[in-house]
Amino acid sequence: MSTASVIELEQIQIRLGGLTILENVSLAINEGEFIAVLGPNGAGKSTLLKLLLGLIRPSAGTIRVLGRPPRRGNDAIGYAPQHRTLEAELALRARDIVGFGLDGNRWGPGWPSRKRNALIEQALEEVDALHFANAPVGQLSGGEQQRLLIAQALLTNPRILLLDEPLANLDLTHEREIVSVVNRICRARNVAVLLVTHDVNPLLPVVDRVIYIAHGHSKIGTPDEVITSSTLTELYGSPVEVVHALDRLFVVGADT
Ligand SMILES: Nc1ncnc2c1ncn2[C@@H]1O[C@H](COP(=O)(O)OP(=O)(O)OP(=O)(O)O)[C@@H](O)[C@H]1O
Repeated sequence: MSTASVIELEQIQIRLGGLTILENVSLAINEGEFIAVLGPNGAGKSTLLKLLLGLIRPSAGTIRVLGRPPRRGNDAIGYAPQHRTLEAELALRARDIVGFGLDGNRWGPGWPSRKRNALIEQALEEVDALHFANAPVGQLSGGEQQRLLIAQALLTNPRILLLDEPLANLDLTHEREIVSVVNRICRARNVAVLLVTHDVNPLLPVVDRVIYIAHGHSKIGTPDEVITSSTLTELYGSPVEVVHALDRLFVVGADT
C-alpha cells in the first residue's frame, strides 16, 4: 500500500444471491480525497460501501482499509446510510441524534459527559447545525436531518467518510449547502470522502475524482477522464452520450 492510500481494492468480485454484482474492480483512494460514487440504480454503489464497512465479503480479490482487511465497527470509518425522513413526532433533539455516533463503539456510554458534549458540539458546528441543535428532529427539514447524520458520522474522528446518497430528495439550494459542508469537512479534516449520488453536477466544482460503476465494472478518474461518451460507452457496453448543456452534464443512453 502506498503511504497515502486509505483504501485499496484489487480485482474485487462480489457475488450476491447467485449474481455477480461487481467484477474485477481495482482502485486506490488517497487520504483526504473527495470522491463521488456514481452509477445507475442497482449498479452496486451501496454494495461498495458495505464492502468497506466489512458488512459483506468479496468472493474474490483483496481489499485493504487503512492497510488492513475491512472489519465491522471500525471507528476509522464514519458512515451515513441512505436516509429516510425521520418521523414528524420524533421527540429526540437534534443533538441527541448526533450523540448516537458515539454509542456502539468501544467507549460507548463510558464517555465522560463533558468530553462527549464537546465532541457533539464540534460536529454540530462543522455541519452548521448549532442553531437547530435543540430542535425536535422530526420537525427539521430533509437537509437539516442530513446534516445531523453527517455530524453523527464524524464523532469518532474518522479517516474515511462514507455518505450514501446525502443529496437525495434535496432541492438545488439544499444540495449546494450539503456539498459545501462536506467539502469543508473533507479539506479541514483531511478525511477521504466517498459520496454516493445519482447526479454528479452539484459535486463537479469540488470532487477530486469519481468512481463510476455500471454493469458490474468500474472506472475511477477525474470527472473529465471518466464522464465522457467514449469511457461510459465502454463501461456500459452500449452507446452512451455525455451531453453538456446549461453548465451541466447529462448522461444519456439505453440504461443509464
Ligand atoms: N443481499 C443481497 N442479495 C442479493 N442481491 C443483492 C443483495 N444486496 C444487493 N443486491 C443486489 O445488488 C445490486 C446492487 O445493489 P446496490 O444497493 O449496491 O445498488 P446501488 O447502486 O446502491 O443502487 P441504488 O442507486 O438503486 O441505491 C442490486 O441489483 C441489488 O438487487
